[in-house]
Amino acid sequence: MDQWAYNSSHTVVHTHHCIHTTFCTLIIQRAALTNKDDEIYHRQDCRAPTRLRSRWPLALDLITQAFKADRAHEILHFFLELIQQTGKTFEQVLLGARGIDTIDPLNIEAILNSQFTVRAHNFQPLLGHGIFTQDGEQWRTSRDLLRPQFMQSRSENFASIQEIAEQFLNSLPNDPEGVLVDLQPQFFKLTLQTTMAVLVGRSSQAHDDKIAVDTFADAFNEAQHYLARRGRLGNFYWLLDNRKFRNSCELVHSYVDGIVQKALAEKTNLEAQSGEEQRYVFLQALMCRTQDRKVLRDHLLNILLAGRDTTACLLSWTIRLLAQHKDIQEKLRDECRSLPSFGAAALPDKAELKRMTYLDMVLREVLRLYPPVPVNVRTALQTTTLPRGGGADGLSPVLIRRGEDVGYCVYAMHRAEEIYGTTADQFQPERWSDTPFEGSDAAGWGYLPFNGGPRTCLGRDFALLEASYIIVRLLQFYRDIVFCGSTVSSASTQKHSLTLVLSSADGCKVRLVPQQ
Ligand code: HEM
Repeated sequence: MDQWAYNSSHTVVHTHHCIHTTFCTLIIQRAALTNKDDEIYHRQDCRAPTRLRSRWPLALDLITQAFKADRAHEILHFFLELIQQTGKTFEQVLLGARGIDTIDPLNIEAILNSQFTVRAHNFQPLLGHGIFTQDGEQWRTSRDLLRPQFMQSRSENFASIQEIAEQFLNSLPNDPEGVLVDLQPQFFKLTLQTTMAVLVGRSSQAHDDKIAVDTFADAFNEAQHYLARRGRLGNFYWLLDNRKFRNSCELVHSYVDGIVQKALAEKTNLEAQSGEEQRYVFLQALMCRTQDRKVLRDHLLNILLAGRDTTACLLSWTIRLLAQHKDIQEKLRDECRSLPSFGAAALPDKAELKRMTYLDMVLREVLRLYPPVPVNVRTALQTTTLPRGGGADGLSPVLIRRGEDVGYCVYAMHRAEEIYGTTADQFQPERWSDTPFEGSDAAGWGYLPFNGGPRTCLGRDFALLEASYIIVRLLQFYRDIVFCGSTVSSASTQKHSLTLVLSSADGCKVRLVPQQ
């Protein structure tokens, strides 16, 4: 997912197109064309996009800058700067490999709907073969196995969310003066539990003990951070492979193996239950097809990544932003008050949550400013073209050769003034009200927190329901949520931590002041 990070990590010396540069770019591009590429290039009237320049051989200066920006927790700001200098679509050659990066919705639509695939080698030491790393028939089978989890048993999913969320809320401090708490790590634990409950079934959650869960969570974060940094090395991802990385992967694997082992042992008991009593549990369905522990582990791990990290990031950014914007927090609390079941003891139901229009607008806006999967990449299965980005005006098609990567940065696209107007950088849930917002009347492919096309997120509704429930309950429990983190001047200077997902480098430090 983080290929874009390496693709775009280039200093742009070049700011304007001089004829000489354009001419050289054309020669380089033309020289590398095969007969088939050549035919497509001419037939589609392709043009070269702006090219990122580097000063050191193999563009090593750019890799260094990307790693430095990552350490400073500002790699996405670095990407934004590059785009400001190059425009929405650009070409780079890193460690000898050509790639294209884009934030143009038209191009992203083309990438997600056509001849592109995921690139998985980098992820395999951690994720093995699961829905995120598979393609073709294998991917389809995984998706088909997972879909019923989110179609058939949605009420059961909601019951699991409710139960676990209530335990979580009861574990939070309840001092009348309000206690400082960093909710971000807590949200990661909470979403680990909810995802497990749904995918594995409550009984199979192997390690309820705190140390095992914490060790797993730390190792999972560490291993993901390695994957992200390996991605920045492109085809040379394997250079970043050390004992720390392998240990993290091993710890993660052994935790999930424990769950699989327990589930396999319990399988006989479940089979003894009548069909009606059984609900669809992903791991159980998978076990009907295979008992291979590695296969079971890989699948489970992929979905854990999908379900735990993304939703935890959404919750964390939402509470941060609500704490920083008192007026929006109060407006949302007012909407909570209008629920038939308002009060610490009253649990909102699914239908009530779905009717909360302001909450919907808040979540949309948080996902716009902080999409949990901010950068992504696809590899061309065949030589093809992107509709836009070539030539001096950026309006000509761009040739993509078989095997080349195209990175896309949803984070940068979600902040484009062309789509979201001059307030693109600000937290304004109202932009999602019926009135079309400045700059665009419908964001369409310009709004992609859950991806689009055939590989669109399967857990979208589940995630939104879970986030809605927890946010509403927090607002019911606490009359004020006070921001206690480091203050930054704008959303663009917010320090972040980018593994495969986007979390806040400052956590979610707030003071929770209970209702009297
Ligand atoms: C706010 C929360 C979430 C966000 C923003 C989100 C976002 C995404 C994105 C961007 C992708 C595309 C990844 C890619 O193809 O490179 C994706 C895929 C996926 N998501 Fe989510 N997700 C969220 C929550 C969940 C949850 C809770 C689950 C399930 C427990 C889930 C399950 C999946 C699965 C299975 C895929 C792979 C789909 C496929 O490749 O066919 N997601 N999600």
